[in-house]
Amino acid sequence: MTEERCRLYLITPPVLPAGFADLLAAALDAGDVACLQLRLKDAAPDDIRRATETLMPIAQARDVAFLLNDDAALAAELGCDGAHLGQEDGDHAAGRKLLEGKILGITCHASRHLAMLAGEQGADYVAFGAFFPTGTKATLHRATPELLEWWSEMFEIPSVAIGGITAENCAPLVRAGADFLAVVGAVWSHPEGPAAGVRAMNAAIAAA
Ligand SMILES: Cc1ncc(COP(=O)(O)OP(=O)(O)O)c(N)n1
Ligand SMILES: Cc1ncsc1CCOP(=O)(O)O
Ligand SMILES: [Mg+2]
Repeated sequence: MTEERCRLYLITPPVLPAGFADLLAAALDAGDVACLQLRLKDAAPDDIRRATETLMPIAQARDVAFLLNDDAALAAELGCDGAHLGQEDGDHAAGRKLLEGKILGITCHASRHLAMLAGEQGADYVAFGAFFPTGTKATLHRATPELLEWWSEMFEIPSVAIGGITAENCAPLVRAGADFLAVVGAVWSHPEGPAAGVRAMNAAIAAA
């Protein structure tokens, strides 16, 4: 996931609506998306297995990496391209071993210390946030563009910015050196639909 230009990192809605596979295909066909994270906080492992079976081929057929949230073991079992682990999602070193050769992303909130630890544990990217208020998740930490600037000057490991990011507010994050912008609402709740959401995010990143 080493990239020169900032790219879009798409996360699924918390609950998948009926017909989601078609919506996803249309969204991914609308523009540049680097990866898709399946994030179903309230789903049972078997539901996640079924969703992965349906959605992973749609992403991978478009050269979009498919990451699973929260569970490195399940990601490895299902042959995902990687996993995203938070600070409460188990042992990161064990996750790294399970996902040898795959992508491991780690939530670092607004902490330089957590990000450096994540780097030492072999994270492929560090995720900072929340940058803006968001209704998608209750958040305790507020990150700033200065953190992204500091990280990108000091380290090669890519950064992901997350939390309330939209086409309207993302420019300072891109300019500060974020490698990826992770979004839920900006795409899935876009008034003209998810494909328009992807196009709007791509245009805003390019214009930043
Ligand atoms: C890209 C990315 N960044 C941060 C998170 C948040 O992970 P976590 O802190 O474990 O919170 P939950 O997503 O599990 O509610 C993420 N999922 N993706
Ligand atoms: C999963 C997560 N982690 C920190 S903020 C957030 C929610 C991101 O969703 P949105 O892009 O709708 O704010
Ligand atoms: Mg988590």
